[in-house]
Amino acid sequence: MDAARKDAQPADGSARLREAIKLTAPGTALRVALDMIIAGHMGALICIGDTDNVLAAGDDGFRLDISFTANRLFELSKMDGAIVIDKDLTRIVRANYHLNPDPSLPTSETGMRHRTAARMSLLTKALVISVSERRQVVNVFVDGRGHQLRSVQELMGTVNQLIVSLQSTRTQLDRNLLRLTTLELDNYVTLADISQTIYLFEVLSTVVEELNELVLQLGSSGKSIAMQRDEIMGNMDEEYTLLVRDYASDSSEENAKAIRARLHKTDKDQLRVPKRVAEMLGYDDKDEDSIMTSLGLRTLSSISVVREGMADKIVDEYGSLQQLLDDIEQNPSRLDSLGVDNPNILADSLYRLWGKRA
Ligand SMILES: Nc1ncnc2c1ncn2[C@@H]1O[C@H](COP(=O)(O)OP(=O)(O)OP(=O)(O)O)[C@@H](O)[C@H]1O
Repeated sequence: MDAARKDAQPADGSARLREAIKLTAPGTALRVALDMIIAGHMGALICIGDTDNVLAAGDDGFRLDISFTANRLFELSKMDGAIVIDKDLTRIVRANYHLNPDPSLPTSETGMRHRTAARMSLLTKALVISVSERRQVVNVFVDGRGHQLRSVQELMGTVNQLIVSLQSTRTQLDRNLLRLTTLELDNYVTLADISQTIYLFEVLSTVVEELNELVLQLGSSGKSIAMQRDEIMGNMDEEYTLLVRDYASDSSEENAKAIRARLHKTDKDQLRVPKRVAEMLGYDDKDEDSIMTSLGLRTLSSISVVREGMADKIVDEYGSLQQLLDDIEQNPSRLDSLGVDNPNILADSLYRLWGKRA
């Protein structure tokens, strides 16, 4: 039993829980069966996968080895005991099986069915599902952690709130980025402006993460929400990375990725402290009024004639957006040599963004 318990510790429990949520999401055969069990006011205890260890932890029951269907699972739930299914969800191996997991395995669940489910998920790598007959709820257990399934209607209430919040954060961010572009062209960006923008990007990321969680739980019912999310997000992810690269002391993509990971872990209140943001960008000598010079990657990438990869080349050549602006009028042919097809259009676009020329 000890060996089995040791074997049951997976490298990444949360990845397995995500898989379990996918497997039980609306639209799957398993969810159809679970909904039928709930609608029939029945209970169930179902172990999926790691069948050798599951069977080793119990006895009795009926040997079946029949193909898995939602209807069969529903019918077998009318019996007492647990149902054992293989990991690919193709064969039902046992029904009416009595499980005896080590009672010393810790669980905060109440009721024998749910305590057994939590313990079996600690003891084995199986995904264990308990349907409570009394409470009419379904819990999915992985590594002793339970996740209660919510109905599509319940999930949609939260989804709608998150969509509104995503939309309004995106609107605020758009306004902020437009202002930042003008300030960049004026060479008047302060550290406070950057930390405010980063804060909004992080709020946006958090809302998207929460929404992604619900899209996963919605299964096939979440497809239109995912499309709506992508529509609202547009290219915000790339914009964020470009902003970080524009202002970090080391502008490499690799460093930007590391900085973004650190910013994301940081408490939102701390992101409102410009000095903290400066530290994460790689500076220890800045205060909120310090002028920050942009490389211009984000602004250049927003111009249609700047093809992919071209913004990096321009920045390598000129050093910063300001130096490009200083040079572009006198010497547009310098851009020619970098492979920019229409240097004049690029110059016009920059001036238009700046509001200096119609
Ligand atoms: N160790 C076990 N192995 C297999 N089946 C079990 C085990 N423990 C409980 N069950 C199943 O769960 C059923 C209900 O168990 P129990 O009376 O302890 O209710 P409970 O845990 O409070 O569940 P519910 O919330 O559904 O009322 C049992 O009749 C049996 O079918």
